[in-house]
Amino acid sequence: MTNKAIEITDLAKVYTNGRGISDLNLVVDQGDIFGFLGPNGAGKTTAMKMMTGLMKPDRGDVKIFGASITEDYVNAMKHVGCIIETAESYPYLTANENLKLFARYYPGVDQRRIDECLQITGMLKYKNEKSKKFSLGMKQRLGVAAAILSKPKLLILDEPLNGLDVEGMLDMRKMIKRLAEEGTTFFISSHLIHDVELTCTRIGVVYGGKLVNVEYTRNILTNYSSLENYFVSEVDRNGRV
Ligand SMILES: Nc1ncnc2c1ncn2[C@@H]1O[C@H](COP(=O)(O)OP(=O)(O)OP(=O)(O)O)[C@@H](O)[C@H]1O
Repeated sequence: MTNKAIEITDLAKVYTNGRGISDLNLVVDQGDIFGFLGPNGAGKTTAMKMMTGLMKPDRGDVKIFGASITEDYVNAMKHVGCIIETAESYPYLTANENLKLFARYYPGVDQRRIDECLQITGMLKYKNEKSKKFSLGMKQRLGVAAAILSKPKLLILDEPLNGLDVEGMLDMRKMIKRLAEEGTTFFISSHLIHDVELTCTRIGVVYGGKLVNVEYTRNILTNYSSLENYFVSEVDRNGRV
């Protein structure tokens, strides 16, 4: 049994305008809360779309718990929950009805598990409200509730803290840490340096379509005192775009 949750090899996707992401090599271990940190346009979403099979790579491959996303998609995605770009829900359905709809994909998920996910994400009190009335933060939480229904071993979340207020961010961070303690591995993209520093155990800096470095948060804080210092140093070392 591999302890690698994600293994990315020579992954590349370059759009016709020359932008995208190239030469991505990365291993995320089980138990990591991995932060994929980079500014707008760095290539994070492009990489995550390929990692979850939403976009075909020009070359390279991604293995999730040992199964190739390009050759064995069903097995690769079997233990993955993800939110890429925005957490979508049906606006005229309640939180509970939305989750019941998702639950149809998973034979083992019953009303008890739905209630549990609503409780974990702080959405139980809004269970019977329609999602069209939800704030962005509530929609994000409902998205996470849907993503964790099947108890996935790996959660891939694209900018989960985007648009959240301070309280929403604190709640989301608490939830991520709680799930990580229970054994979930995370791959989280963000451009919010401070938040990645507080949330993630290991960080990859992506800049101008390339992964410039990967390091444990504790080492970064020991050697650079803040993630911001490390980020600036890595970007300078690799040449600003
Ligand atoms: N469909 C597309 N066609 C052409 N260029 C694209 C396309 N999608 C993204 N790009 C470009 O590729 C680069 C990487 O985009 P991507 O969305 O992966 O970045 P990102 O790091 O997720 O940014 P953000 O934080 O703003 O979401 C950007 O320069 C973007 O303009």
